[in-house]
Amino acid sequence: MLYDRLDSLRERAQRRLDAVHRGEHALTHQSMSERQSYHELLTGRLSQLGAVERGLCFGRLDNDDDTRLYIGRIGLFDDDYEPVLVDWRAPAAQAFYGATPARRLGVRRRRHLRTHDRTVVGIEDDVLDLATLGDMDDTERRQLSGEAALLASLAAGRTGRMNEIVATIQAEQDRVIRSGLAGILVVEGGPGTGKTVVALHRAAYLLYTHRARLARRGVLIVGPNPTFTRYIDQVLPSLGETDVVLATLAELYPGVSASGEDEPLAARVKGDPRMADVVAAAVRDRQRVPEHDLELVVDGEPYVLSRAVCERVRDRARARAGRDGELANRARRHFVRDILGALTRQAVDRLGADLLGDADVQDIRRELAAAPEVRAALDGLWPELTPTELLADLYSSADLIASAAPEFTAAERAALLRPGPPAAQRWTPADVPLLDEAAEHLGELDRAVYAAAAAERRERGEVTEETGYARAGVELQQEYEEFADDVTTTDDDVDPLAEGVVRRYRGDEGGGPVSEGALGDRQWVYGHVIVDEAQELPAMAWRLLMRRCPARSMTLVGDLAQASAPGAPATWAEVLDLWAQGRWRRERLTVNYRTPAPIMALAADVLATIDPDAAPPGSVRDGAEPWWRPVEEAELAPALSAAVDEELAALAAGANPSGDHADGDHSSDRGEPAGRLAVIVPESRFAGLGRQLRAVRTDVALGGSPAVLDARVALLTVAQAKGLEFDSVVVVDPAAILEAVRPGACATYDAHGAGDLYVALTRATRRLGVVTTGPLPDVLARLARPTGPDGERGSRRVRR
Ligand SMILES: Nc1ncnc2c1ncn2[C@@H]1O[C@H](COP(=O)(O)OP(=O)(O)OP(=O)(O)O)[C@@H](O)[C@H]1O
Repeated sequence: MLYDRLDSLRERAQRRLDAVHRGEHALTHQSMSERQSYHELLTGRLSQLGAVERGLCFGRLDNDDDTRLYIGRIGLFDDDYEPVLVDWRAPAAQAFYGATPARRLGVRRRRHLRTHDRTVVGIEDDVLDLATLGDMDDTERRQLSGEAALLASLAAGRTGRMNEIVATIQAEQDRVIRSGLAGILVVEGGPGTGKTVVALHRAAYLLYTHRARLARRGVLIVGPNPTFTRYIDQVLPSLGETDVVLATLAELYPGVSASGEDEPLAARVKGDPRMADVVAAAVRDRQRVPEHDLELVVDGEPYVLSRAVCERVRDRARARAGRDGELANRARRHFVRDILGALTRQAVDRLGADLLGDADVQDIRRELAAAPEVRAALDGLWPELTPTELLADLYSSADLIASAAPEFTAAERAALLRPGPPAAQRWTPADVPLLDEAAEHLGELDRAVYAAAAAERRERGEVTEETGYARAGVELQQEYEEFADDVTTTDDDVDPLAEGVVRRYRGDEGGGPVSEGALGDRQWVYGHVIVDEAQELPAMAWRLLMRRCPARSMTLVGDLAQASAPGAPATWAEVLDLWAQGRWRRERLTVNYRTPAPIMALAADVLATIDPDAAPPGSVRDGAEPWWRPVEEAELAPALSAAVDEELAALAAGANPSGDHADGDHSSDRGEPAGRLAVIVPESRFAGLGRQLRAVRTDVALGGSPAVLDARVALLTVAQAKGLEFDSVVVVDPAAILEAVRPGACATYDAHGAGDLYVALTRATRRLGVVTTGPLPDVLARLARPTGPDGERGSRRVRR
């Protein structure tokens, strides 16, 4: 019945789209742009209806009042507008995730439905009202298994892409997903607790619940690297949501692709909060006063700009800019006007003021303004600068750095210096917040100025004449449609439609829906911002993100123990008290859905060195003991390749490959698809091992390449593996990962080696191996202990 309903909705949307294409239903004055807006609305609707095909309905609630609700990926109504399927995000669906025997929320029985294509292939019941148990027959009792749906979903082989989890969201996760929109929500939790997947479902929930507010401004999701962005990019479309912008920090300054890499010290310095003052000083330093009087010759005539005049004119321009809130590039015109005034006066004095009329004076002024010598002098004293020019100039000059950063140590200043022509500049992710900061002082140029003004207008919520006109048109059209057909547009659709119409009136086709326009507009203000791996972001990045969301409606997801970036904060309060004191709250996820218990026990030993008070999350799953294999340095690549083969075979067969270090046979894994494997290596070994492995095997993709998520075997650094998961993981040379001092790093800056190792050890969903070329680090001593007859190492286990 539900699929029939879905089919008929699809047919109807398709019919209406065809009608729009044919120009039917057109009002007399319907413009092409209105039609285009309908085209967008209906294609969006069709893709939403297409996205919910798999597992359309996955739950049922039997309530105390004998009502029965089906829960699914979308809400559906019958012809009498009675709900036949409740959207998982609707308030009525909350009991599906939140009800327990102790707190039943009016639910007697919760049923999980598993479907294959359009057929129900399994059901599992949670009987919450225990009194009902007595009335059940044997068949019904056998279906009782609260966690079966979850475990079935966790046991599935990894595909290289994150999947949605609507059917199996757990109660603590549901609390996070449905938490209110206002303020900053920090979601903490150990590895594999679902922070990422929960944040994505929260985005879908917020877009559903606050559609009017969020669809227009959009939701920004910031991830740690492009691979991660690709890893998660299917989740929201599969939930029918597309008004979301997925980006890395490196993509948040329009027009700059920040693909370079910084040495750890440089990254740390660039992320330091003092850089805000450095950028401000760098802008001011470019508004110069010459050391001596400046002599110019224009058309053979001498002119003098005295130091005192330059200083007075500059200070006056600055004061005026300060008063009017103008940025440097805009305030420059005051400076230019007064300097030209001073030069014009000199010419007029020389020619004799009595002999010249106003028009003559204006001519002189114009000629002076056009003279290359004058322009060069003005550019030297107060140049018009783009943020990229400002930063490139700063990095290329030890003098400019010294002047802007007098409080930095010599090593810190040297870390910023990048000699060579600015053209060779490759922007790094750490530069992006600095460019944004510079734009805050300099102001935008050209196209960007327009975009900024447009953003400001939108921010003030001004309904311009054009928007008003468009809105009226859309409403009229809507009324007509409702009259002519059934209701599909809602009030919430009107504003985005009207905006679409306005954009096209203006010829601003580039704008498009939120997801296209927002990233190209530095001053776009998002309705909600979600930051994943938030523990990695330094102070300067937070400044940028807070600018993108002045309302401070944000979800920050992270685990401080997994921090590895130089300059990462030590506590959430360190970041958030600065920006949203009293307006941020915390939720903690405690159950690990990824890493099997024996692997988590090993990782917990590392966690104890990072934070002795931290409790590792309990694992839902059990699995093979991790293995360790010492090899000779010269044999590393072939030994690794052999271990990879053994692991792939073990994934396929469910056996443990590691000879002496093997634990028992885990035949429960037998017969499953082979799955995917990652080799995680210290940065210093990445290039070398990458070359060697690729020389002997064709199934390896290297971190950073687009193929890495689809390959059977991925070779990754820890930074590249962050946030991802694989069926099997082999960690190479953990001592070097722990050591933390990377080439060029300054010893005073700890690069969080233990955090890196913790991340590396917790990427596996089924199996973990460790290969060393030297002694095993003490913190991994558990690996050297013999396994007992039961295949376990007998010491502390971390279980749910
Ligand atoms: N309720 C659930 N039902 C099914 N699968 C789940 C559930 N919660 C989490 N998972 C799965 O557990 C795995 C780990 O989730 P996720 O990557 O979101 O964790 P994380 O906390 O972000 O981890 P890390 O901090 O290590 O990056 C994913 O495969 C996710 O789909």
